[in-house]
Amino acid sequence: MTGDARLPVGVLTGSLGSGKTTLLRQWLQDSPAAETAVLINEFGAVGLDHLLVGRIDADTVLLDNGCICCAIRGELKEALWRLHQRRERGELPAFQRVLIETTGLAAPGPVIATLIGDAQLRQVFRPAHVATVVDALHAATHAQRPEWQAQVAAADRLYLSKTDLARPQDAEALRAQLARLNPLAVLGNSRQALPAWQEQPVQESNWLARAIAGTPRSRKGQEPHGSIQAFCLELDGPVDWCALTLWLTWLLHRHGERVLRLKGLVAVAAEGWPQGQPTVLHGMGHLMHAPEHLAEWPGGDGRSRLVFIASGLNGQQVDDSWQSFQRFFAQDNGAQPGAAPGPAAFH
Ligand SMILES: Nc1nc2c(ncn2[C@@H]2O[C@H](COP(=O)(O)OP(=O)(O)OP(=O)(O)O)[C@@H](O)[C@H]2O)c(=O)[nH]1
Repeated sequence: MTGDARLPVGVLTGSLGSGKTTLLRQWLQDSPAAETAVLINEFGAVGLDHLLVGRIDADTVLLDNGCICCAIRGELKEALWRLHQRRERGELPAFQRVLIETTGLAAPGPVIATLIGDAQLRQVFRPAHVATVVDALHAATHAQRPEWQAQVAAADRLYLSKTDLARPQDAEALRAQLARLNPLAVLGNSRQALPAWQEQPVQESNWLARAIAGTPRSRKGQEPHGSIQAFCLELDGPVDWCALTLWLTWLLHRHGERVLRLKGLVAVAAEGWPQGQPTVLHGMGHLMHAPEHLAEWPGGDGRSRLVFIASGLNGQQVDDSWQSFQRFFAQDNGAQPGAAPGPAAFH
């Protein structure tokens, strides 16, 4: 017990597609919804995580105008303050904590710095924990990014995800690497992770030191996310599943290393496909995860869309590719794979 009446704010971080929302969903399923206010930050202007987390209510806030570690720190402050005011006025349940899910591109240092450095926020909120999800399958690639190192360095809990997909020896080597990089953090598996707020605080936290550790040095004077951009491809649905998966296979075959993250919510037309149930797609690099089906359309607007976070690939290129693929598919539906023109024809 801290004896501190301020509301604890936890930070859930980890690389793009590492499994943050999956873990958040798991945590929220196991605790009363009204206890936790959730703030979800997405890099792109079209967020999906707030829909996928399975809670669309007043105390789930989406910050989708940019990254909270750089572009929209002011909005983070405002969002936290608004949550506090609405709680005080009884417009929201008297939640007991706030959880911030950062974008995978965010370094947690500036988020902690906002919590400890702002006199107004400091009266009401206190930082509670930083939990970082580490993708065991993509760790070698992610580790090259400065924000990954900052996310690992600032954490008090490191949760490995996708150990079911990674080679056991790679997961073991990653555990050893993480223990070297951040010996104070508790290491666990994301699938077994209890909600961080149910865990004992693991260390006498020096939040200033962690804010510093969680801020990449290379950022000074640089555009933090370089050429990375987010864009959304709206699909006229229902979408032919064969066409979509064939196109995605080709797109990722050709441009996978430029696609840092792909998320989709799609109404699918295919025989035997559950009608009215949207399909959720997750991809990163050359990999697509198995599609998931939702029981109903979250948010109610029913628009099919694919959200990309990419570097060296823009929305126009992807849109052109999809349009030309659709023309090919409409003319040649049912063509044998050998008759198809191949990925390069659509780029
Ligand atoms: N096999 C396997 N898949 C996982 C695991 N954790 C997450 N995933 C899958 O990884 C994909 C991305 O998971 P998310 O939870 O959306 O990842 P995220 O970190 O929230 O993604 P962003 O918010 O875009 O950065 C989904 O298809 C998940 O089902 C895991 O431990 N094992």
